[in-house]
Amino acid sequence: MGAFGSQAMSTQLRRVLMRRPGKSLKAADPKAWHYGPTFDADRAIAQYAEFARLVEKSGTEIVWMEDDGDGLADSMFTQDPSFVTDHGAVILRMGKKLRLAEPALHEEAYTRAGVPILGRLEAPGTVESGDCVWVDAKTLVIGRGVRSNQSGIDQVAALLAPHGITVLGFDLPLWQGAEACLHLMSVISPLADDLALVHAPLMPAAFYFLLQDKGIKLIHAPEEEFAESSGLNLNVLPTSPRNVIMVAGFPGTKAAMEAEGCTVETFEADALCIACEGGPTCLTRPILRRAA
Ligand SMILES: NC(=O)NCCC[C@H](N)C(=O)O
Repeated sequence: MGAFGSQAMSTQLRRVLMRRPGKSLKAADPKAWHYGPTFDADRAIAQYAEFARLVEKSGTEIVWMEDDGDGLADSMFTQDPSFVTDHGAVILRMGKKLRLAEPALHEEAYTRAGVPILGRLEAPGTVESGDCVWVDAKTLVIGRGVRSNQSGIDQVAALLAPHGITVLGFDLPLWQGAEACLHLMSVISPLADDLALVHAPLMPAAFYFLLQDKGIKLIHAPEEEFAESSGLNLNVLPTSPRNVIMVAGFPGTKAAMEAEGCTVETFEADALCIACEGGPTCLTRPILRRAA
C-alpha cells in the first residue's frame, strides 16, 4: 500500500497527485472553458513545468497523471475531484459539468498508487475539493456555492462521521456568477496551523468567526491585488508550515506573508493560473501531508 493521509492544510507535503497539461489544454476552446484573455496553452504548459519543478524541489513525490488528449482541459487542477483522508480517498462529483469525468481518473490513479478508496459521491450530490478546508484534523469545512451542494456535503459527512470527523457547510456568495470559479479556497490559503491568508469580504461570516475562535491569525491580502488577479494572488500552496509557492507579480501579498515569517517562492503564471482560474493549490491534490 502507498503512503497516504492528509487531514491538514499546511503540514509538510510528502506526496501529491498532479496531471501535466498537454494535448487537451492545447485543443481547449477558451470560451467553452471560461479561460481569460491571457490564456496561451504553450506558455501555460511551460509555466506548469516550472511550478512542478518547485514542488519537486520541496522534496515532494509527485504521482503523475498525463494528458493524452481526452479533452479534459481543466484536469490539471487536481485539487478538486477528490481528497485524501487518513482512511482513504474520497472520490467526489464535480459541480462544473465539463469536469464530470475527472473523479474516475483520480480513482484509477489512486488504485495504481496503492491508495484505498473510502467512498464516492453520487448524483445529485456535488462537492469540489477546492471548497474543502480542514480547520483541524477532525473538522472539515465545505463551502456551499456554485460547485458544492447540500446533498454532496451530506454524503461527505456520512462517509467521514464513522471516523470521528465533523463536516460543517458554510454558504459562499455567487460573486462573478455561476460560470466562474469561486471556491472556498479562493478566499483562504492556510499557511500554518495558526496562520492563514484571506480575502475577508467574500468569506462566509461563520467561517471567519470559526477561524478567529481557533486562534488562527489572518493575513488580509491587499484588496487591489485580489481584484487584479481575480483572487489568484492568495491561492498559495504551503509545502510545509510557512514555506509557500505563489504566482509571481503580487508583491504586496508576498510581503504580507514574509512579514509573518513565511518563505515565499514564485513562478510566472499569467497564461496558466490567471487565465484558467486556478492557482498552485488547485494544481495539486495532496495525498500525504505528514510532519517530520
Ligand atoms: N480549486 C480551485 O480553485 N480550482 C480551480 C479550478 C479552475 C477550473 N478552470 C474550474 O473552473 O474548475
